Amino acid sequence: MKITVVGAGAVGATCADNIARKELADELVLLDIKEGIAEGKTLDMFQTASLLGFDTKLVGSTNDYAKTANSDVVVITSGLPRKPGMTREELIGVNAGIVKSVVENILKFSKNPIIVIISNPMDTMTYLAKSVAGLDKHRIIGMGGTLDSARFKCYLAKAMDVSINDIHGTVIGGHGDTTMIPLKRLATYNGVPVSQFLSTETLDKVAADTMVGGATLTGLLGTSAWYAPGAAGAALVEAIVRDEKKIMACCVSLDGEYGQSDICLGVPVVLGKNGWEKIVDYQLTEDEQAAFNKSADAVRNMNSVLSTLSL
Ligand SMILES: NC(=O)C1=CN([C@@H]2O[C@H](COP(=O)(O)OP(=O)(O)OC[C@H]3O[C@@H](n4cnc5c(N)ncnc54)[C@H](O)[C@@H]3O)[C@@H](O)[C@H]2O)C=CC1
Ligand SMILES: O=C([O-])CC(=O)C(=O)O
Repeated sequence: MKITVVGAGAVGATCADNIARKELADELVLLDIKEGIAEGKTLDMFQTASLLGFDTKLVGSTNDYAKTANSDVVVITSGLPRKPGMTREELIGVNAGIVKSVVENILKFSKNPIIVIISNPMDTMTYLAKSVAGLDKHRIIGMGGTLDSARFKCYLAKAMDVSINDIHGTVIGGHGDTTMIPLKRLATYNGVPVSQFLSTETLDKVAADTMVGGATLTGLLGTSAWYAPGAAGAALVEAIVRDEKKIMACCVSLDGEYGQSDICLGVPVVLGKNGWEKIVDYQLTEDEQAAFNKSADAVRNMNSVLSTLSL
């Protein structure tokens, strides 16, 4: 199994580090446009191997796509992160050009990879990658809902003061401060609805905190988060390469599912060796479906900006 991570910044390097530690790849390539950074980070990472007990071949590359040849899975994290006060959507002008050129370069050397998009605004970058790549739709997956669901579980566990590993929760919709939809109705503490343990006000606050989870961290850190985004990217890759058939919320191309078409948006999917293999129907209530439709409208609006850019 060969895995490439493009972008050796905070998220890309963390994702690669997790992939290496989990031994998901025989060969892991980290590529960045900035001279030396990918080589330096992979060398540093390999010097943790004997300490942490993993043995993955790590290759760093300064923009040499030949090194990525025949990748099975490619994770794209290249692009600007937001600064405090910005929205993810404001990154579209710069990141669309980067994501388009990265996808084109990858496909020169890998014929049929599964591509995981992390760069923001992620829903629109996934839509762009899908149209540029022209691959089977199941091979293009945006990472957002997996992270947002992890944040939802974090805030639920904190509010309930229980083990986070007993909490289940899913966030669907767009990966934006106002477009994501934490599904409060379906969140459970070991199978029991969390509404039995939390007041409506507290549960609403948990959902609101989840939605601005990325913005909160950006405010604290001065740039956006990387530990959980990198781990979420690696968890998604793990589900694919180990053919786990796990259900994760991912941004995928919808053809009528959840009432939407011609859009990439976050829904629960089964992940396996062929990418996203199936969309799971959570049977949304009327209110949830209305929120999903509103989220789709906002993401579609963002997608329409792509045609105004000279890409
Ligand atoms: N979908 C999600 O859940 C999340 C998305 N993100 C997004 O991920 C992206 C990366 O974030 P960070 O790693 O924090 O940023 P960063 O600035 O630390 O790293 C970005 C890297 O991309 C590289 N890069 C830029 N253009 C490139 C190109 N054409 N080819 C190859 N490499 C290129 C830069 O040299 C830099 O090393 C941002 O767009 C951020 O908003 C971040 C966290 C979560
Ligand atoms: O907040 C950001 O800009 C980065 C991101 O997507 C996240 O951490 O959820």
